[in-house]
Amino acid sequence: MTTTARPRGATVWLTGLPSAGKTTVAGLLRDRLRADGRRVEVLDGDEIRRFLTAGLGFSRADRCANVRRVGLVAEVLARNGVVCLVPVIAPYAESRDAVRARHAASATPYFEVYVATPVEVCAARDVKGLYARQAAGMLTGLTGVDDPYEPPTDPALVLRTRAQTPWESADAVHAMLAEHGLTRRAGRVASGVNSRG
Ligand SMILES: Nc1ncnc2c1ncn2[C@@H]1O[C@H](COP(=O)(O)OS(=O)(=O)O)[C@@H](OP(=O)(O)O)[C@H]1O
Ligand SMILES: Nc1ncnc2c1ncn2[C@@H]1O[C@H](COP(=O)(O)OP(=O)(O)O)[C@@H](O)[C@H]1O
Repeated sequence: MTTTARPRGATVWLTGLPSAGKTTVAGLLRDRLRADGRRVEVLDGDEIRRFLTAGLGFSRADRCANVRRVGLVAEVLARNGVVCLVPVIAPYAESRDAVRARHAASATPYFEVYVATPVEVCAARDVKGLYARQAAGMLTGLTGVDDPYEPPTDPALVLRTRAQTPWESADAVHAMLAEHGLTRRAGRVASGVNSRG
């Protein structure tokens, strides 16, 4: 009887400001990893907050609780062979470190990817209109504007999205995973190849 070893899973945590590009990169990477034959889940911040962490707001304590709960789910999935992509702001080093430690305790690969988009670029993108609402006095406690964001000091990868296309950013994360033997080296996101010629 032969047994097939299950490929190792991993968590890729995409941290950065609102509109930095976390969700966009996670979506492109999901498609690409699935094309490689990997099992992939995206733990989307908005959906998570509607269900798993419903009732939590944006105080420091609530954000830390949110991140720790998402981190628990990610670690369980990754430990069981899934590549888990997490586009969640996670503004505090303390809670990011707790998630890293949880993964280390089970020897589960964990990659912190800093989506390092300057706040002025994020505000110009303003995908959900949050920066405009904050400027109009309709919202307070917006990460990076009037609420803290502690940038990672030792991320596995930094994405400078101001100078990259979304596909280039996703390529960079894919290459990092390939270097660690977590997916294939060859292959590109079909839509990215087409749109870039
Ligand atoms: N005050 C404030 N600050 C930051 N973000 C806000 C806020 N209010 C609502 N939103 C929306 O909620 C999304 C962030 O949720 P997260 O779970 O990723 O945040 S956290 O890690 O718990 O800080 C975030 O999603 P992204 O824009 O995709 O980052 C926002 O759309
Ligand atoms: N290199 C890049 N990577 C990711 N997004 C980018 C990049 N360049 C431009 N963008 C744009 O920035 C916006 C990011 O939005 P989104 O992914 O929803 O951000 P977040 O999830 O961080 O709030 C999208 O409109 C996307 O097309």
